[in-house]
Amino acid sequence: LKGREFHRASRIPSEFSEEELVAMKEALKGAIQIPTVSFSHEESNFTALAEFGEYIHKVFPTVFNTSFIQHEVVGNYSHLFTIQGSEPRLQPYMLMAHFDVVPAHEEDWEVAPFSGLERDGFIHGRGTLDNKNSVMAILQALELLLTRNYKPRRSFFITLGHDEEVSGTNGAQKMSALLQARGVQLAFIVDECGFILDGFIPNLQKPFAMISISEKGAIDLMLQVNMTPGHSSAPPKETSIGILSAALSRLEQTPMPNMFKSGMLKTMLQQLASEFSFPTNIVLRNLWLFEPLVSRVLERNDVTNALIRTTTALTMYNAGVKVNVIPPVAKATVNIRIHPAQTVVEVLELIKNIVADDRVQFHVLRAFDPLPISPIDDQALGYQMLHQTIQSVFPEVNIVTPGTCIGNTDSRHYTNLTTGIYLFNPVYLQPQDFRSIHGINEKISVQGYQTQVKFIFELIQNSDTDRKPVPHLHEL
Ligand SMILES: CCCCCCCC/C=C\CCCCCCCC(=O)NCC(=O)O
Ligand SMILES: [Zn+2]
Ligand SMILES: [Zn+2]
Repeated sequence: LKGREFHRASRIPSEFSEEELVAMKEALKGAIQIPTVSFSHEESNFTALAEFGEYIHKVFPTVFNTSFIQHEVVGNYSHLFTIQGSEPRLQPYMLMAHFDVVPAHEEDWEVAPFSGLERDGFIHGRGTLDNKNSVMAILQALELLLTRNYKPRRSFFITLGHDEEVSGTNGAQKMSALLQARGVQLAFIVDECGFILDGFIPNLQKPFAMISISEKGAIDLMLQVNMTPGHSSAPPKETSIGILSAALSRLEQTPMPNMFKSGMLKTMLQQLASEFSFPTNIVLRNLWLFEPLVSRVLERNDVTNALIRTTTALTMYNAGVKVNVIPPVAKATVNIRIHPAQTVVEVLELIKNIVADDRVQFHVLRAFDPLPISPIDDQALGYQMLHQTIQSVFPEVNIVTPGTCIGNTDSRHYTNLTTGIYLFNPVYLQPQDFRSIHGINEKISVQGYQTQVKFIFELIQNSDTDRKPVPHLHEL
C-alpha cells in the first residue's frame, strides 16, 4: 500500500502536546500499580480487577461520556465498548487486550513489579508488555481522538479481558457469546502477540514486523500412575514415581515431529532472504535444497524450535505422602503447545505412543486446536490496515511478515465472529524483552508506549476506509 494510503478529508494528525504525552505515560504507570494478578481459575485479585475498572473511568472520562459509545461490564470485570460509526454499511472490527497479569516474584526484580516506576526512559512493571500497554494505549488513543471531535465512520468494538492469563472463560468467552447473540460479525480483530522483532535472527540487522495470523493450539495433559502403597523397607521393583518419571523423561527426550516444511516460519525466512548477506541469502532463497540444514539450526534455539514443532513442557509434578510410604499415586501435568499443522487428536496419539506404558493414565484437562490461518491477501482488510499503519508509523521498518503466536491469546474465543484474526502489538521487542514476558524486569520505553498510542490513533482512522484495499506490488 506504499504511497497509497486511505486518507480522509478530515483526517486528524497524530500529533500530541507535551502535556498529553506526559498524561499518557502517567496513565500507564497508574495502571501498572494496580496488581490485577490472575493466579488460577479460582484465584485472582478481584479487588484489583474492580479497582482497574474504576481507574479507567477516571483517566479516560471522554470515552465513558460519549453518546455514541456504549460501555458494558461482562463477567463482573471485563469491559466491552461498542463505538457506533456513522456508516452502518461498513462491517465493524474489534480491538482487544487484557488487563490481568501473571504473578511476579518481587525479590527477583530490579524494580518493584507493581511500582510503575519510570527509570532511564522506561516504565517498569508487570503488564508493561503483556498487556496493560495495549489496554491503556487503545483507550488513550480513543480518548485523544474523541477530544479532537472524532466520530468514526466504521463501528468498532473494544474488548478488555480480565482473565486471559487463566483462559478467558469468564471474560472473552462471555463477551464473544454476547456479541454473537447480537448477530455481530467482524471484518477483523487485532489482539496481542506479534511485535516488531529486533535481534531475534543472528546476522539480520534490520527489525521486522511480525503479524501473527495463527496461534498454536494447546493441551493441558495430566499423567497419572497408581500403585499399591506399602512399607518402604521392602519396596517393589518400580514405584508410581519411577514409572511416571520414566514416562516423562521419554516425553522430554522425544521431540514432536519437525513441521518446518508446513509452517509460517518458512514463509517468513523466504521473505527475509534478501536482507542477509552471502551465503545466508542463497541458503534461504533455496530452501528446497537447504531445508534440512536450516530446520536443524532452528531446532537449537528455544523460540525458533517452538515455531517449528509442537512442544511439550513438563510443568507440574506431585507425588508421595511420607518418606517411609510407597507412594500410592504420582501425577504430573504437561503443557503442550500444538503446531498449526497438527491437531489435538494427532498429538494425543503421538504422546501415547511415546509413553507406551499402559500403567500411565492420561487425563485431558483442557484442549483446543490451533487457530485457523487468517488471510493476508490484498483483500484482507485487517492485515492490510495493520500493514499500512506500520508503514506510516514505523517508516524504518520495511519488512512486514506473517507469523505464528507461540502462546495463546483471548482471540481464540472470537473465531465464531470473524475469519480475520491478527495478532500484533506495535512495539519493538528484543530477545531480552521476550524473556521478560511472564519473567522478570518487564518494561516498556516511554517513547515506545507513546508510539503505540500513535499507532492505534492512526489505525482507528485508517480503518474508516470504505475502499477495498488496493493491490500492491511489493512482497506480500
Ligand atoms: C525467526 C523468527 C523469530 C520469531 C520470534 C518470535 C518471538 C515471539 C514473539 C512474541 C511472543 C510473545 C508471546 C506472548 C504470548 C502472550 C499470551 C500469553 O501469555 N498467553 C498465555 C499463555 O500462552 O499461556
Ligand atoms: Zn497476554
Ligand atoms: Zn501473558
